[in-house]
Amino acid sequence: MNIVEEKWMEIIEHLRVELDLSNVSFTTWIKPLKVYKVVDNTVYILVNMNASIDYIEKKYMLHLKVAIAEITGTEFDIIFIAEDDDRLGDIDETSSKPAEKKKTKSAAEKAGLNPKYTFDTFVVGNNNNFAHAASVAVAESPGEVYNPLFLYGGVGLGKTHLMHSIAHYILDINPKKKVLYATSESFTNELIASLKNSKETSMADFRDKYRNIDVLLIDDIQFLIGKESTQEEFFHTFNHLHTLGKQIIISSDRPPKDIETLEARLRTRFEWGLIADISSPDYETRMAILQKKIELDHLEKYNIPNDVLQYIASNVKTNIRELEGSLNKLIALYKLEQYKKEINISLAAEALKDIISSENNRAVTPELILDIVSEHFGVSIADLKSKKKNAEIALPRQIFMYLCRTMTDTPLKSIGLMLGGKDHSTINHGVNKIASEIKKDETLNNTVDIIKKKINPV
Ligand SMILES: Nc1ncnc2c1ncn2[C@@H]1O[C@H](COP(=O)(O)OP(=O)(O)OP(=O)(O)O)[C@@H](O)[C@H]1O
Repeated sequence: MNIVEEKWMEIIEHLRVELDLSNVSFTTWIKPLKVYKVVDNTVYILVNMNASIDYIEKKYMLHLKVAIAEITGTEFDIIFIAEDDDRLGDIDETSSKPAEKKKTKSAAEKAGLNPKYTFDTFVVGNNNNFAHAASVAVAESPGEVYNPLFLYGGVGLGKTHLMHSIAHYILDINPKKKVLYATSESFTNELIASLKNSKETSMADFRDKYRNIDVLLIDDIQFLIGKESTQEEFFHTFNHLHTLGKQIIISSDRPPKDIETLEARLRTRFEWGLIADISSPDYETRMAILQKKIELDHLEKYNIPNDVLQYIASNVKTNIRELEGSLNKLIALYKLEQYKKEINISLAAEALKDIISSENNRAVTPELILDIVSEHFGVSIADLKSKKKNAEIALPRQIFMYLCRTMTDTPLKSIGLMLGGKDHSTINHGVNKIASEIKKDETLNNTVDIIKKKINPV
């Protein structure tokens, strides 16, 4: 299933929230729309015979395009097509061709790597040249030069990007190498699940997965700290791989010496290899990253003036994820304004107001918690605010309620308003539910704990 089909409900819900559509408009025009096919970069949307294609095109086409781009991260063209249109047969024919040629998954896909995170797309600057050089060396000779390679740096500065680049490089040269990328959250949660499972094979499977490999990449190791049994298991995994000369790459938000509750024996091991830091990029690097993003995402067509790029680069300094997000927000706003406004500094200021204020002042606010919960679970803010009750959305929403209540002094009523007007008893129920479940469910407790640390890393 294509990503647009997969996320269709989320897309139309996003549209509803963005346009503040009344129930009547939503159920008349938007809800009946169905994705017929996605062929290359075109989404064919089936329009019910009673509705006017002209009207839907005029009124919703642009907004829908933006919603699709925002939810899927990719731009698609849209063609509305009536249920009785003769062209439907042609579309079927075209779309069946690529299906026949369906590729098997590449080694990189199997390893869970982001195809965009390669050395080619990584901009090298003063802030990361040492970490980059060390990563290239490790990628060229895994297990031979720096083992482990320990990369550390603040949020959104490119640690994951560099780790994936190493893994891609190793697999490009030898697709048979067994490369495993995992976050410390998944390592911990899988371990908890195997320990809970009474079957003897379960722990054996876990060990087989993490030990029978050539390269292990563990992201955000700081979330493993303070968890004794996980540290213990990781210690043995580390020793096993290291003794066999297998490459280990670790990332963290701080160097081993500053991870206070890290066991001494693990700390010593992390210091065996090479420790490389990534700091905030300087202005020139920030500009180069923006240019690279324009090139990679084919954004040249928007002719973003240089002074607008300079404005973004001067104001978003400490987080590259937000630097990239700024460009996306600017373009989304430009499209929402239906290309009527110019892309200039004042449009950029409007698009970036939240990002810039959060850069300057990262207090723990309900908005920050909402952003982090949404990013952690890959659930859009529109969905968190919606009425959807499916577990993938309801659980993150309740975790948001709980964190908002326990980490800030926001009243229940205000939390309810933030979530699209839910009443205070719903919020109270959500808060209590998570508070009691984390006492019983170790995996949930681990996840909530990690999100808390993302919100407030100190
Ligand atoms: N030097 C760079 N060149 C190009 N893109 C970069 C660079 N550094 C970071 N990015 C981009 O910034 C975004 C955030 O990077 P990444 O996820 O690797 O950060 P991180 O340090 O792992 O963050 P976290 O602490 O949240 O885990 C990604 O989209 C990545 O591609």
